[in-house]
Amino acid sequence: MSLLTLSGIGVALGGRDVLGDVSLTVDAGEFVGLIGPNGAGKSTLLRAALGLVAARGTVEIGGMPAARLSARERALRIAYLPQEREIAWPVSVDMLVGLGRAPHRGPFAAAGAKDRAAVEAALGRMEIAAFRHRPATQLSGGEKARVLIARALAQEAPLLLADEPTAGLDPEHQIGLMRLFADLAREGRGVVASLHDLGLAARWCTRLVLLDRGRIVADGPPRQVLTPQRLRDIYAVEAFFGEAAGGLVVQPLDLVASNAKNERTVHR
Ligand SMILES: Nc1ncnc2c1ncn2[C@@H]1O[C@H](COP(=O)(O)OP(=O)(O)OP(=O)(O)O)[C@@H](O)[C@H]1O
Repeated sequence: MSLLTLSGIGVALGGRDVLGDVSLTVDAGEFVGLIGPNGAGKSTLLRAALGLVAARGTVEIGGMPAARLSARERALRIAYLPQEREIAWPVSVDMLVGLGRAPHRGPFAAAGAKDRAAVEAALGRMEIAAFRHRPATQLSGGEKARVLIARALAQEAPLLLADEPTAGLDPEHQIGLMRLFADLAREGRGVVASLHDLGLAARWCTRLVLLDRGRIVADGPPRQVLTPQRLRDIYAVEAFFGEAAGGLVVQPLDLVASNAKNERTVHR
């Protein structure tokens, strides 16, 4: 059974179609990188999957039509890391991470042993236990990002949707996070992360979905999706492709030459 099935998703915003007829299935064990240029529709697709934006088409979560699930049932099945890293209240880090447990218990119930264990595991996995008592508003941008990721992990949902989770993280924590997502997938969960770093996407994701102007233009293993010609056509960049320790290396190097760019505009 798939964790998420999107069928014919279309979204119009500001009187303009920003997603058109997108269909996508995510299974347990997959780490899907959602890639594409700025404005391609990545965040909108994640938001449509969560019912946060009005969309045409159908969304099924764990085999159930999303429209039939309550907000709490949805939160038990999908954790979401939004692009915005805004933390409004100066609550402590561990209290904020603990909010990820809210769907698992009644509105006024105290945290139980399972909740506390999930919070400890999330604090440990994101290496933020050392500042658990600090007000979350006082952390650096990267530290805040790790706290919000920990909150999503504490939710222990089978599927995690993460919007640009590596933004603002240093290389150690970017790689640590990609490794963690790959581990979650290996443990049988599903992860969909929108990513701009094609090098990380190539190396760590089991599958890439490339969006351009609201449509999926490629979907498959990283080696199939990321080709020199696609990077020219979709991103207008020339990239280095190589191999390191058995993995694909992709590093954008420069913009395509302006005559090639003009040609690309004509063909798109
Ligand atoms: N509330 C809105 N009203 C009108 N247009 C919107 C609105 N929100 C998003 N859009 C437009 O929808 C398109 C898709 O936006 P979206 O944020 O999904 O792209 P994205 O691929 O996540 O981009 P980025 O990589 O820059 O974060 C963009 O052209 C954006 O300007």
